[in-house]
Amino acid sequence: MNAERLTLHTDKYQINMMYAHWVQGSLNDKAVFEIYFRKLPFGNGFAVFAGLERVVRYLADLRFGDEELAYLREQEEGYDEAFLALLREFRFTGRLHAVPEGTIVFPNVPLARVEARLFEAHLIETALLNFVNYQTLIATKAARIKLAAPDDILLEFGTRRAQEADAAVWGARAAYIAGFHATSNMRAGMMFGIPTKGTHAHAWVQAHDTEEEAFRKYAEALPDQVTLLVDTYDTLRDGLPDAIKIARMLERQGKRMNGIRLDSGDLAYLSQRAREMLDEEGLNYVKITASNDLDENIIFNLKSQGARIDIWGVGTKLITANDQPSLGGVYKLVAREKEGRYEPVIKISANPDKVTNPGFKEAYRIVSRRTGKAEGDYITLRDEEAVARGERIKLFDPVHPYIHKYVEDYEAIPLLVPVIDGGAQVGGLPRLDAIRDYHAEQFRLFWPQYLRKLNPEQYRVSLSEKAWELKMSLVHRHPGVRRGEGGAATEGGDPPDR
Ligand SMILES: Nc1ncnc2c1ncn2[C@@H]1O[C@H](COP(=O)(O)OP(=O)(O)OP(=O)(O)O)[C@@H](O)[C@H]1O
Ligand SMILES: O=P(O)(O)OC[C@H]1O[C@H](OP(=O)(O)OP(=O)(O)O)[C@H](O)[C@@H]1O
Ligand SMILES: O=C(O)c1cccnc1
Repeated sequence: MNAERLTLHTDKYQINMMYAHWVQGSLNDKAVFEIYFRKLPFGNGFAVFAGLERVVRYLADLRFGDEELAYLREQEEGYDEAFLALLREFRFTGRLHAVPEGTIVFPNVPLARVEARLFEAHLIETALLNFVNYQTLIATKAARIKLAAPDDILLEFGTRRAQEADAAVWGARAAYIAGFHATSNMRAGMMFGIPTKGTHAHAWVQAHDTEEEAFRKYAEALPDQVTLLVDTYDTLRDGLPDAIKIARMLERQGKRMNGIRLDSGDLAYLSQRAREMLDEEGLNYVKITASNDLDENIIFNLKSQGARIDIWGVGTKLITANDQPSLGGVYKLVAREKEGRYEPVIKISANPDKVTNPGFKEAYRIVSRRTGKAEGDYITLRDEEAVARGERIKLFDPVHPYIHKYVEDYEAIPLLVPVIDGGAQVGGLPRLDAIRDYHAEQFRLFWPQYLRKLNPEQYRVSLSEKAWELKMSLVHRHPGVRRGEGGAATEGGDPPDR
């Protein structure tokens, strides 16, 4: 079985729609889909986009080989042989625009735009959402942890608790983008060039007659990488004194012990006592690592208690996004080819948040030239020129259109950049370290009120007036879709005043 190939990593209904398009002769009609999410995770004020590298690799490798075709042949749908023969030639030939990985992103802003034959665009929905939803979620969780400990070293320790192997390695990568310094996962290190770090487990201590013997043997084996786990028996009575003996032994060899690790008990108290004991011995260079079910809230709390922790090992709660296990990113059709032109399409819903924004669109980050700070994100139809020309624009809240402001003297940064054209990559993707640096740089653009962990201010995301009017006109074209009739609703209702 070729478990590596991800072509059938899709929902069956995508294949069925492909088949129906093939039967009806509409498979080559082009369509435009957008990926976006509606609600920020963890009550955070922003999210961190990740997943693009995997999307690009996936699209480049899409093939139906013998195994996939044999499996499709077995299905109860009874797909025609001519359809299967066509799949053998299948390649992704469309266009992808996306926000660069590491970008700080907000609800309802397109993160990626796929322009492709319906035949291709359907197949890829499931995998694209799978990659982007998970990796963006973990990058966002990691960014929250980073904000709780901006000046400390952060180690990703989650593999053993991750939802299987892919989540472990791609989650480690997402955490690194958001500012973690290293991972314990060696495969993630090998695959992506993430720095790797490791201490030792309780089992190493338990496998020896005494803790001191265990520490000494470890230090003899890896004298330049010694971080000793001191809580197997009694942290302050045994673990610390034993570790101090080893630090002395290493000093006699002209070496310096890296650190100790605390993995249980009151981490504030124990780290303070450990720091005192180490400093009393002149071992102020020995760093203190802590682990044990940490997350941004516990780290923040430990810091407020005066914990003396230099390095945080964070596993389970990061890699599983413990407090919110999924991001609800969606992939929605916004335009379809009809008689050689793109026609905007909408999805109506009784829930105003679920009414889609129709049309082939662009997205910009509007940055004030006066303050250097982002004023909001601005979504336009693709043929609008006002924003590109730097004309005065109106930012208004689509749910409460009377809340608005005019902006001039701004830089409009296009958020969606070309990634794939005609099925081929446009330029190379940035290296991981460049993505991480770009991410860190992004924070400069935002006022702190959007970034705080608790009850952040809501950043403005606006539709242009044209995009808004298009949406209204499509909403009202649907029978029964008026306020008060039939239950379907849309954002606002009245046009924004000019
Ligand atoms: N001073 C502290 N303030 C707040 N939370 C803390 C503090 N010290 C430790 N914690 C956190 O409390 C949680 C539970 O710690 P608890 O004391 O139950 O673990 P433990 O029993 O010491 O560890 P283990 O079960 O691994 O032996 C962990 O998430 C840990 O990170
Ligand atoms: O706590 P996390 O954030 O997930 O970090 C990873 C944990 O993995 C190891 O524990 P281990 O597998 O030995 O389990 P235990 O310490 O919970 O008993 C390590 O000692 C950390 O406690
Ligand atoms: O290196 C460590 O200390 C480590 C790695 C993975 C999980 N827990 C701890």
